Amino acid sequence: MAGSIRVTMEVGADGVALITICNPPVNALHPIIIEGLKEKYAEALDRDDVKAIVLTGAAGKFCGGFDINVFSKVHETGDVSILPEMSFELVSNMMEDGKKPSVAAIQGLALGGGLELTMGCHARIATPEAQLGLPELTLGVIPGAGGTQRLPRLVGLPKAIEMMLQSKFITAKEGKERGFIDALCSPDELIKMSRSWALEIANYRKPWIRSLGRTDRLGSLSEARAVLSMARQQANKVAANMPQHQACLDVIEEGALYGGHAGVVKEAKVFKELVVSTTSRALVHAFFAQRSTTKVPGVTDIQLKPRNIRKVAVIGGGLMGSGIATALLVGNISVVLKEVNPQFLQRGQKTIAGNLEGLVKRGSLTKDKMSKAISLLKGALDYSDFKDVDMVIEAVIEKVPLKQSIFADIEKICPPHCILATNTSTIDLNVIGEKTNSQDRIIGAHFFSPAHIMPLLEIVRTEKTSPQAILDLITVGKIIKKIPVVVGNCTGFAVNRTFFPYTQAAFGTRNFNSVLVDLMAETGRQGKSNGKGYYLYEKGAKPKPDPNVQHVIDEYRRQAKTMPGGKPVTLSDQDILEMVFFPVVNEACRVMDENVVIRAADLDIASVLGMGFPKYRGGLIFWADTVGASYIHSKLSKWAEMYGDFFKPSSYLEERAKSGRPLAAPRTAHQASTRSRM
Ligand SMILES: C[C@@H](O)CC(=O)SCCNC(=O)CCNC(=O)[C@H](O)C(C)(C)COP(=O)(O)OP(=O)(O)OC[C@H]1O[C@@H](n2cnc3c(N)ncnc32)[C@H](O)[C@@H]1OP(=O)(O)O
Repeated sequence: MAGSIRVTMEVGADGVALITICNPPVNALHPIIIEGLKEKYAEALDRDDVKAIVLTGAAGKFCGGFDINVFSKVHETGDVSILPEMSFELVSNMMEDGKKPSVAAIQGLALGGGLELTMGCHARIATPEAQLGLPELTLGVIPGAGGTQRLPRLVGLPKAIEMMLQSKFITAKEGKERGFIDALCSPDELIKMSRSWALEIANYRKPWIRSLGRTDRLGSLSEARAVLSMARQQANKVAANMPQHQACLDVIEEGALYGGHAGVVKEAKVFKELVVSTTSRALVHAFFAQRSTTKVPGVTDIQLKPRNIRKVAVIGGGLMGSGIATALLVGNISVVLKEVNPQFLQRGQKTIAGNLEGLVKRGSLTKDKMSKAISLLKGALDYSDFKDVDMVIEAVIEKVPLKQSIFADIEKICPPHCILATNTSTIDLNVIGEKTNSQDRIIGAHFFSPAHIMPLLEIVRTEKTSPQAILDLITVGKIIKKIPVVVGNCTGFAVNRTFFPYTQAAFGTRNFNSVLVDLMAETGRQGKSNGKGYYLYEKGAKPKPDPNVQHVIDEYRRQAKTMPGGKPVTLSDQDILEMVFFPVVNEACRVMDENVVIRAADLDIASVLGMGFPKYRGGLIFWADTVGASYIHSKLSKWAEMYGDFFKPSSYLEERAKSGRPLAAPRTAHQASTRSRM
């Protein structure tokens, strides 16, 4: 491992020392790299044959920032001292204040500490599409190597705050327009131009600029205060429950008031405080959890190669089908969209066009790519175009007989390698494939609406689904920019099943029915369809709560026994949060107990991406472990006695509460062998 992590230095006849960061895949700043940079810089500054320095990254990338694994280590040990120091000794003292000029040669990406290294240099040369950013706040921390001070001095305070607080990347092309990048060139020219630029600085033919000392882009103090005040208000709105946004603004303000060096000193202190915050623990967990979902034992670790999925048929052009088709088209995959009649087909094609236009409006698709996507779409009213498809995704209404007949048909018509996928959100795949003999090719491709926007793709496998089919669908998922999570086959699969209780927790039965809706219907409250439900609906007016519905709710409360002594129970916000989410955690425990998911972290990511669970809580199970299995078990037990079995703790939860093992802890070998579903 250490062999592939190294910093190299070559001193050319021109007197330029080329220092290169090598740490595949993104040249992350592992402690070995930081130490190596210090060593090479010390040597370069000391050698008489070195006039100037160029810093770059290997394999087409500059640097993806500090090694986030080190954060995980700090979280495991609580020992902040293992964080290598780079801000003062390396960036400020050796690079920026060193007696020889440094130029950064940037391609691919320069993020976080990587971008901070470039800002310690006296000039930056880049390829136009290189991605530049300070995404530290997405990890619950702030830039920790001078970025909070140098970026505002290079691009101005408003842009710097936008880049840091929204973790917004810019291209080097935009960086040039903003004066952050000194020159753009092709990858082939990059090192040559950077060497020349560094020598020009050394010979005083180009300015030798130390970013930390610049004030020309900072504006006046009153302007800075106004910008910071606006940013604080915005941060309060979008990140009220996270500490790093306000903390970042505090540090920026310190530098605006007392100078760049004072700001760097405060930054270092705040960075270390935030690294051990609950938010950072959760966000770093989510970072790695999101990248581990596609590590599927028995599928991605058996040297299988994904097949090329060139053409996909989507059956059903409704909301889901058209969204799925849109996602595939944007991923440059040809789509045959089949519907039952010309009207429905036309409607589906129109929806797809609308989706694509929406993506262009959002700035996430260029007009050229929209045209390319549309050119890959073909409409169909029969199966004649199915003879050469590599995958079919059925996205029709949730009626079992219809799905079964479709699968029987496509099995006959499609090529034998074709993957037969369904977008069903809850129906057992074995039931859907009952009338076929292709169980190895049947798989769930459960998208979340809107399918061309929501990042989660729940891949559902039965005991018979082949590893090849799973790998192929994972690969397609990645191509269309989804986060695939592989789950087992059961009613509701992992995400919907886990969150079924979320909508039912106010009700008293385990089997998810509720008399309230029946009572509403019995008292003539059909909702919008007859103008009254919980609200009164008048044409052209905003729905208004209907005070007369109270007697229906009181009757329901009486039947649900939530009015002891004739008065409704009073619940605090915390009570409500616990009564809604603890049953969800309880169901998640059953999902893990039955091995419907490979690992708890998959359920964390699925909850965040599929159900909007806060990422800064790390996902459902990560959060539940911060609350504690024992506490959750005690509350559910109490409510089960009061309100019935809906709240009855699962055996998995009970076992973890008793043993003290975290809910996320892997199952023991014995547990795994007795309850396998995957
Ligand atoms: C000093 C201070 O300012 C603190 C900092 O610098 S904090 C770190 C700041 N940097 C980041 O937040 C960048 C995080 N990484 C990304 O945004 C993306 O990985 C990427 C844009 C760099 C590349 O994206 P992509 O091409 O999609 O590849 P993956 O995300 O799948 O990543 C590939 C593997 O590289 C691992 N990895 C990426 N970045 C880091 C990192 N900074 N430290 C450690 N490891 C990193 C990632 O986990 C993937 O590993 P795997 O084993 O292949 O899953």
